[in-house]
Amino acid sequence: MKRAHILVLDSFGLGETADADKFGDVGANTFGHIAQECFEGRADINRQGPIKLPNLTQLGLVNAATQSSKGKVPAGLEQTDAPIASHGFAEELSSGKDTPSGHWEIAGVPVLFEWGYFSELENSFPESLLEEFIKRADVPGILGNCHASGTEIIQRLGEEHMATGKPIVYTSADSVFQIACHEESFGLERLYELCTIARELVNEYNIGRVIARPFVGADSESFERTGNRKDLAVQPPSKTVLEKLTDANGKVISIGKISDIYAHTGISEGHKATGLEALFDKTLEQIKAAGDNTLVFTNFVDFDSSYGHRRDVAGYAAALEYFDTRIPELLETVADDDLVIFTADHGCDPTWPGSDHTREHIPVIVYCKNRQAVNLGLRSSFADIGQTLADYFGLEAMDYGTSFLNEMAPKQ
Ligand SMILES: O=P(O)(O)O[C@H]1O[C@H](CO)[C@@H](O)[C@H]1O
Ligand SMILES: [Mn+2]
Ligand SMILES: [Mn+2]
Repeated sequence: MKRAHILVLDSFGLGETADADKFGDVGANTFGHIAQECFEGRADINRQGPIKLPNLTQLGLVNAATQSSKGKVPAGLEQTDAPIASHGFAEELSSGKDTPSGHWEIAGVPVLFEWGYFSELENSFPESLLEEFIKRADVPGILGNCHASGTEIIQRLGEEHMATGKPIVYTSADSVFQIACHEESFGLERLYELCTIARELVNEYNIGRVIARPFVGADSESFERTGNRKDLAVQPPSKTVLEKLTDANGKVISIGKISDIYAHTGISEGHKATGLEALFDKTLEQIKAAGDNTLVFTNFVDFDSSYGHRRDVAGYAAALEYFDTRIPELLETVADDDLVIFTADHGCDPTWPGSDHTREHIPVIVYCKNRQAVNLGLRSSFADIGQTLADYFGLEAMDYGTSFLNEMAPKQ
């Protein structure tokens, strides 16, 4: 039986890439800086002391992170002499450090073109675009029109939005047009309608995603975003390994944001869940149910949206520690020939200035009970994962990436 499972810890970077200077990210290290802050006792909110990740360590994460950080062992952790998974780290070929680029490259399709960006910090959107949007959406105007952190902007403008019915529109360093509206006073379906209109309008600007950011709460003190976020992405530029697998009558089971990120191409079934615990539960449930030729693919968005962008080191550390506690169940659940891949899509160093992503290596940790655990070293593209999956499932090779399946020889 051939099955693979990918767990994307969204934004879990392992240190600067060789091209980090082009992004202003020299020195960024999501994992390294979290471990350092924990070690120095500066991340003791709802958790304590040095970060504890026994299961990820046993898989080989610390070994990979050390190589990825020029030999610096993450503070308070130790490498293991006998990792039970193949472990390495990868740099990105894609031009951007955004979620679709990272995910598509993982699936064998790097984004070699430049996305469009709304790069002005204030008055970010062209007037003609906003005029057309206001007209077609039939709203009394918009609020925002700037770069912002999504939680900060609803706190600042949420009450005015509720009083006026004007949607909050904002962007970031990513190629995004984001719309925040109150789920009840404005309405969730109405917000999705606005996003569909915006999706059509931003195509000419080559924007990767329009994102609905619904929230609830009575006032700026209590506003909170909900799990009904929806990403409207453009389609990947060529066939991903997901599409090749579904074309070959295999199955791709999406959990969380995965189906949205791939614009619903190459997806057989989508399952939503909110929060790390529910996402993990759903992943285990779907692995138990998965048949032959199936890929179960989960995005754990909370690392990025609740902790990375929020620059919440203690929250990120606690989330990693929680994730770590669930690994034994996962390893008990998978079959002996299954590939279990732990990876990420970019960095989002919670100690870094601003609130945007950071250009970093991603972990490539691959567990297979029946195969050798080897050092995979530095991989020159995230696409090595997609190419390995194509190899494993016996699909036509991808245009990018090098399979590492033969490096993980079957155990005798
Ligand atoms: O600050 P929030 O709304 O979480 O936005 C973040 O999420 C968006 C999509 O990943 C990016 O634009 C990033 O800035
Ligand atoms: Mn991401
Ligand atoms: Mn993000």
